Amino acid sequence: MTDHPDLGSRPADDPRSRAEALRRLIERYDHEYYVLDAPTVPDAEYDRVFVELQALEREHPGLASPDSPTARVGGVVAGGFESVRHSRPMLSLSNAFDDDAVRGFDRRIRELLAEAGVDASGLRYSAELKYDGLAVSLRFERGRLARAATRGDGAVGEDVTANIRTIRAIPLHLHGSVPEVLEVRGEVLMWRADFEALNARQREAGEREFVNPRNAAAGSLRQLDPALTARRPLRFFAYGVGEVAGSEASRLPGTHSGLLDWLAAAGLPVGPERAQARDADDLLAFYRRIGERRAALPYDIDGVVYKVDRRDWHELLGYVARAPRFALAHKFPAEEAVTDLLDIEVQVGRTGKLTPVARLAPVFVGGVTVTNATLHNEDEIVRKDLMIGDRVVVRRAGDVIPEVVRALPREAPEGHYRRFEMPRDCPVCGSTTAREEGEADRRCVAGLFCPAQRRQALLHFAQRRAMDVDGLGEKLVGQLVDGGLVRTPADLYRLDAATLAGLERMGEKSAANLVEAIDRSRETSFARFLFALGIRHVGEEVARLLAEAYPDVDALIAEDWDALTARKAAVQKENARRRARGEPADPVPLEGVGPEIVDSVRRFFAEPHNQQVVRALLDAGVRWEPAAAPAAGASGGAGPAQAGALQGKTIVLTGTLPSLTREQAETMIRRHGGSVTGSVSRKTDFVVAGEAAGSKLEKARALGVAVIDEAALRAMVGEPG
Ligand SMILES: NC(=O)c1ccc[n+]([C@@H]2O[C@H](COP(=O)([O-])OP(=O)(O)OC[C@H]3O[C@@H](n4cnc5c(N)ncnc54)[C@H](O)[C@@H]3O)[C@@H](O)[C@H]2O)c1
Ligand SMILES: [Zn+2]
Repeated sequence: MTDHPDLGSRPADDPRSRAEALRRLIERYDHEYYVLDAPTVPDAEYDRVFVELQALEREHPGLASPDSPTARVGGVVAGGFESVRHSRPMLSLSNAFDDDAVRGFDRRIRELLAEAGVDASGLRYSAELKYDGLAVSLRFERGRLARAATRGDGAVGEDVTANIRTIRAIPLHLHGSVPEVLEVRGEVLMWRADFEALNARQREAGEREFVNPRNAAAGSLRQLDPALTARRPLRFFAYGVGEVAGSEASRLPGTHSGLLDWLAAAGLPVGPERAQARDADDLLAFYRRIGERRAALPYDIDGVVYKVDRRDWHELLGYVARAPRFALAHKFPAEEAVTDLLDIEVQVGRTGKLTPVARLAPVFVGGVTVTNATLHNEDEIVRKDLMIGDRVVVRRAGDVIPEVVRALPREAPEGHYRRFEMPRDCPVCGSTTAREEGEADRRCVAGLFCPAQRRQALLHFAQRRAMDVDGLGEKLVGQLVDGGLVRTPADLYRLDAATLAGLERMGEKSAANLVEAIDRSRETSFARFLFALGIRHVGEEVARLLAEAYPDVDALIAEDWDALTARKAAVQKENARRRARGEPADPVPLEGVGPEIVDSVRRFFAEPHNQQVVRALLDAGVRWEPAAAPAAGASGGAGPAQAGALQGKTIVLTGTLPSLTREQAETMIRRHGGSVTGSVSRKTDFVVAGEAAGSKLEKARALGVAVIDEAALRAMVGEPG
């Protein structure tokens, strides 16, 4: 499944044509990467093809050729740049992808040194980072920056002197006494944060975004207009030297690590993460230490580099086709890989949110095998222009959950691809889904009915401020749902003590208590009931407003919401006119219940599954006292205003009342037209105080506000306890 469509899966291919196909593919990737600075495949995919070609050439030595990519340094000289012949070639590095290859490298170095008749017992390595940028050679003459070139094909590069001069990290003059000719080799790169900011600017300007910081750095440096380069935040790390000539040449340090210190002293930026190593174990320890910190570095690295520290041994060890023998690049697991997008499935979360999830052909990325990745929401799929059947780039960096970054250009016949459509119905329960204006997510509206939302719905339903089922916590809800005992809140009222006692860690006593608590919860208020249904955007306050405006559930189901909205708008308009004339305003129907909430309520009650559950709850005996004064209903046009014993009174509750909970007292006060506030002021009509009343009581006394007890309150509203 990891084959490129260009190549197909053709095991029957003879090695020669396979090698040809691989070379053509590598040429194409090289062009995209080195010339266009816009690769279409991740590096890991490139490396995979490259390694396959290398293996093929090793197996069939007849196939090897000096112009195979495996024998060359990648890269070119693009038109528009002067070309520069490097006085010493700029090579690539041999790669290692696992511990064994690192041990093999160490072994080979020792063997080669022994063959050369050298005592390798004092062998040291210098370990440093493998910066993911592009290589440049900076030629300083008498300490002055004279010319800068890209690596190009290793022998000939591009003259980017004017561009390099705009990079502030690169000194135009070196400090101290330096050789007459000194070529500094190093990497131009871009910090990740700078890259993000650059891409954001590009996006705003409607210009091409870069795939990653490396390609942004390369694209920025290789601008024909240096003024453009100057605007790009580029950095530089030196990691070696090329030609060194002149009287001071022999005074350069004899070790690579010494050389790096010397370059730093001369004023060049040198990476801070370095170490010395004696053997493969030390090297691997460095690799792991850096691997852990990789995500925390401000710039991208794609591995670490090990180099034999003694510089006189470098020449002794020599070179293979395209890389020195004294160095090794030990690569990190790729953070990006290519795989097939097999399908897009939709998951429903605990809150009803529908999330499209990519099903992927298994792919090893970021050190683990990934088979699916979140696609966040439907807009994201459109934005990335993903189709089922696409070959996609999957990214997994650090511990971040895997994501699909983009699709590769489509090369299969059209019929191979299929557009994804977000389902209109919930894939779990078949109920309606809705996407609110300005929101990216689509949700299943059957909160009460949808199995995906069961736990959440039940916990919400049972909480103290809703139906107040004492003792029905998270664990128990989990058991009831998993055991299939409860599907909707209505099922709670069918539970008996015998069934409950069969549950894990549930004694007979607690089972009986729970049944009693459930039974007690039947007596509630309309507001609590509405809140308990878990309608999106309907919190306690909105539930209370609805409960005041509508006599019962049927009225809510029957409401003509469009008419209500129109009426509301009309009253508001009329009120504005009246206010301007100093006349009293009319009550606005369902004031405080905005259009977003109205939509949500409408959708909830329009969904037949929700209606079913509500009916089942009422049939199970859930009930409440009708409002003291019959609610006019929002449809009546008069709004929620109602006359009551406490009409217009502002009341503060404090302390513990003998029989009413705080919520019950609040409900009672509201039922009779009063309003409850949190703090005592001169506007407070009276304070209802219970046991252990504190500062509010003192304040009431200080302000001369009347203080009464629960019995007095009950007497006022005619509801004796
Ligand atoms: N995605 C694509 O289409 C595509 C195409 C071509 C190449 N590539 C990538 O480029 C790689 C091949 O490029 P390459 O030949 O430059 O090999 P390389 O980038 O793997 O290694 C050599 C380079 O490492 C750099 N480097 C960074 N830190 C260094 C240090 N401390 N010491 C020495 N050198 C250091 C130098 O620029 C050097 O030229 C491939 O492995 C692939 O990842 C990708
Ligand atoms: Zn659903």
